[in-house]
Amino acid sequence: MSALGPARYGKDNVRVLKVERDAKTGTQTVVEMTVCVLLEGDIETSYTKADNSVIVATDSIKNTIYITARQNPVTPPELFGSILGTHFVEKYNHIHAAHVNIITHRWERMDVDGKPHPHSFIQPGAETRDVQVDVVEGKGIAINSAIKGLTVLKSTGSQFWGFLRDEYTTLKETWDRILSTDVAANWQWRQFANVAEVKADVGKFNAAYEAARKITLKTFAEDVSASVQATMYKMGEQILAAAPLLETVEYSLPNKHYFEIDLSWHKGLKNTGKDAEVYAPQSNPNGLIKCTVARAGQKAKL
Ligand SMILES: O=c1[nH]c(=O)c2[nH]c(=O)[nH]c2[nH]1
Repeated sequence: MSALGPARYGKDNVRVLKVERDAKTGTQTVVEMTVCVLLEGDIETSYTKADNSVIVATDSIKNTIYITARQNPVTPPELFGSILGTHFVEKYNHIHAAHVNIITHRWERMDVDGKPHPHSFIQPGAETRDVQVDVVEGKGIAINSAIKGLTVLKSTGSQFWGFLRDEYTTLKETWDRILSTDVAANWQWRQFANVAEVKADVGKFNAAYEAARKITLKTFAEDVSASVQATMYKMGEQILAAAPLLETVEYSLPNKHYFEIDLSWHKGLKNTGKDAEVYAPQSNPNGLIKCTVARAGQKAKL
């Protein structure tokens, strides 16, 4: 005998572009998203008894994403995700939770002849702004917001020394190294009761995102880094201080190594230590450093 464990289903990779047109100024704005909606509820019989009557078709879920995007603001994504998730829980009695994931792709306004262009944009890289919104009947709305794929590098201002040395250690201590990472940071909001509560705090989502991005970049650039660990903790502390509604901030940072190349075998060519100019970027393996920063007295769940 077997029994169904946790089960959810829905539509993933729903790609949406919304154009907002300001009739007065003639300026247009675009928002491009990749959306996933997964539903939970009294859907057990669809798995165990081939009972399709409880299934809101994933095709209908896709249609609902388009319609909700047409009828509501899609920014901030935290609000759009709350509206979208709440729709499913309120519309269908047997659906008790909706899990919405939104990846927002960056489109930056193009500058032409030094002026912001009204309707042309550039995609600057792989960086995205992501949200995970979980709407659970009777419990409210849990929101986690994130930056992903923000690739940064500094060519000095990073050290790594004083680490544990034993019979497994070959790494030399360094007081000057290249530091590079793809930033993945996310921050957990305090629980919201409903969409009205999310709306009441609507200005805080973009503000927290801007603050998190700015703090991440400024700290990366300015900190004389003792390690990835020490620098990321400084970032997390500052974000918690800047946004009181956040409970935790989490970072996951690959340490993308750039190795010095000893070229002394070639006519004594100096290319190490103070003389290093040409480095070998490594694709793997890479360090991977993670942490969750919580407010003192509230230890983060791992
Ligand atoms: O910032 C670092 N943290 C580490 O844990 C580590 N380990 C390592 O080999 N290099 C580094 N750098």
